Amino acid sequence: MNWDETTDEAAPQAADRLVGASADGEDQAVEAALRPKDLDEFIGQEKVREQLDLVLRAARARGATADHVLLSGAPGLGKTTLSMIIAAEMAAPIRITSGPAIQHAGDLAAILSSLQEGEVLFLDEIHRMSRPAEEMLYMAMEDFRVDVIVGKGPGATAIPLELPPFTLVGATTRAGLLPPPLRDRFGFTAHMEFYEPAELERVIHRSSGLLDVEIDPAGAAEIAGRSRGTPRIANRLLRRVRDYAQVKADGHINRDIAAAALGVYEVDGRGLDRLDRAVLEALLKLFGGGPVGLSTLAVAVGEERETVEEVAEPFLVREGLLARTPRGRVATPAAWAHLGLTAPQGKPGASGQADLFGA
Ligand SMILES: Nc1ncnc2c1ncn2[C@@H]1O[C@H](COP(=O)(O)OP(=O)(O)OP(=O)(O)O)[C@@H](O)[C@H]1O
Ligand SMILES: [Mg+2]
Repeated sequence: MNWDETTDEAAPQAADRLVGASADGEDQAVEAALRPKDLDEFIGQEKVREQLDLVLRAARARGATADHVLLSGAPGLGKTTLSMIIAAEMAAPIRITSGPAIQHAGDLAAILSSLQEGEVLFLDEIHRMSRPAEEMLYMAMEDFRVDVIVGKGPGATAIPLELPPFTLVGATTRAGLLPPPLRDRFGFTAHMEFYEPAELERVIHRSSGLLDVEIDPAGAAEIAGRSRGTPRIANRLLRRVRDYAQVKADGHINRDIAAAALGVYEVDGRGLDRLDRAVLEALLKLFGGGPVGLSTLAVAVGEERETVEEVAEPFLVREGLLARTPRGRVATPAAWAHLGLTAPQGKPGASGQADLFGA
């Protein structure tokens, strides 16, 4: 590979990568159609489903509004989907907003005061709410009450306003960023995990049915294995493979078609894309597997430091292909194997240096 080639291209953003986990415009358009509508249709996340099922059933049996629910997990794992399922299971209306949309406490007061009894308020990216709004939310969650401030300066007065009982469903990709007082006010917290390949296969079969695409089990397995544990990516790869199958074959998806299509899009057998592989290749071929500093690695692949650190590395680390050590980035033995290269003597891929991995 010629490294100069990569420097001419704009740094890929997380959103426009085929294997990026956040939703692009096309995803948003089709996701509504692909969303499971109730808990039975929701695939995987067995523990979360079982626990949530109990919470919702008990509330229904008591004729009460369900406790506030916090959903935490990486992008594309089904947080928005689950919030809609919660409303559907409670036969309640749902209001959808997000932390960044609520800049002033007044914005939140307006939403809260217009909620109906039992309504689900879905607050996406709850960790990005402003401080004053957050403090108003504490009281609303606990006492179903807000203080609306009327007037300015010394003459300002707080008018207490009673709220109907409602269920707050908060979603965050970073549960650790939530202040403890906020976290503690949720009656139930669900941590969503990455999905197993077998679960993603089920997601792909389900979506194929809805999109009217013919796919055999081996084709679904091929796509699932490249979907990085994320249903949103599985659905996106499925749509690209469908395109290929329509243009290059008879529309039916099998293993060969799926592999060939994803080869065209440079998504490899493990779900790494061009950027991921460029980082690994530089680490292995130019720096002998490291340790090498992040800045040096970024220059070598012609990308911004942040792109390498935030876009490529998290998945490489999760996959056990790259390790961040105090001395720099280091390739693991699995990285050498994945690129079909042999580690030079004395490198982790060969023997020794196991200390770098804490062994
Ligand atoms: N358990 C599941 N079963 C079937 N499909 C799923 C499941 N979870 C997610 N999906 C699909 O994945 C897509 C993305 O899910 P969703 O929008 O709920 O993710 P999210 O966690 O809210 O992501 P973000 O953090 O970007 O907001 C949806 O279109 C949905 O169809
Ligand atoms: Mg969402």
